[in-house]
Amino acid sequence: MNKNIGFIGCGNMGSAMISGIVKAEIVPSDRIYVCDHHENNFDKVKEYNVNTTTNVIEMVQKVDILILSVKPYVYESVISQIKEDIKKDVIVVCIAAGKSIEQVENAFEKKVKVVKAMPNTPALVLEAMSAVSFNDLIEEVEKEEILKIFSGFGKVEVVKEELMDAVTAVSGSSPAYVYMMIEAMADAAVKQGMPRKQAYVFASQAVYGASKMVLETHQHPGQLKDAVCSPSGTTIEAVGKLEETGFRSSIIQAMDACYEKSKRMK
Ligand SMILES: NC(=O)C1=CN([C@@H]2O[C@H](COP(=O)(O)OP(=O)(O)OC[C@H]3O[C@@H](n4cnc5c(N)ncnc54)[C@H](O)[C@@H]3O)[C@@H](O)[C@H]2O)C=CC1
Ligand SMILES: O=C(O)[C@@H]1CCC=N1
Repeated sequence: MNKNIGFIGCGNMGSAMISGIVKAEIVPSDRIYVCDHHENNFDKVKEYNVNTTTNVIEMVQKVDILILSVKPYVYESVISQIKEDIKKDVIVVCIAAGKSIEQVENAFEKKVKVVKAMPNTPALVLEAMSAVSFNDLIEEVEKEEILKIFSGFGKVEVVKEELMDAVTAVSGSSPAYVYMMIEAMADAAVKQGMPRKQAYVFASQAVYGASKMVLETHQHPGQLKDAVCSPSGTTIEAVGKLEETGFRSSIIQAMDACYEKSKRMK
């Protein structure tokens, strides 16, 4: 792709996307620019030979696609710093939880091309799940470019903007819940005598395999669960205990809390 891509913020999500874009060869690394106000944050992307700077104005003047990968509460101040210096037709990509396209447009105090996106950190290993919504200034060819960037480091779907809070709960934040489950599974295996390092491999490969089964067999997750549960077997004992301790309800309540928080951040 013949575009310069800039990132403001080289934290967990910005650096994961940069890594994914370089690994997937979406653009050559010399077309990627990243700005952070702490130079030590560039260590995360050092191996990719991207352009790094602490001078945000210098950076935004060079980029065609600008990804704002800073925390939601600094969005307004970052935008007010750069709004006079962005290129005329720049596409601004907002990945902040809770922020809307309208809020970004208002912060720029003019109509700008805005993409609202919600990726997740598995972008680092090219397995992100991302959602994107476009404002009405984005042309078809630009939509394709944005989809190409996001599909380079995982799966991406275009959604209505009003679904973004649900997306945050189901894929933006959900890696954290899954890591907690893997940690808990490993703890139990350690309790039962397995060395910890091995326990993480067994737990995470089982989660990875189960996810792949859902994605690739297209069977209902309940059907796949039933196929693991032998009559009077071991799994149904575990399933009974998970129901007794409110496993499903716990996940639903956690995701409702995540969704409500995302809505409150507007
Ligand atoms: N961490 C995640 O899994 C996901 C995060 N997001 C969104 O991505 C955004 C960034 O989140 P994280 O990467 O987790 O945060 P982070 O705190 O790891 O990274 C933010 C970075 O921005 C830098 N920064 C802050 N103000 C700056 C400024 N004025 N100029 C230049 N750099 C500045 C900080 O030094 C830091 O390196 C947030 O808006 C979040 O909602 C979206 C999806 C997933
Ligand atoms: O916790 C957060 O607010 C961000 C948004 C999605 C994942 N991390």
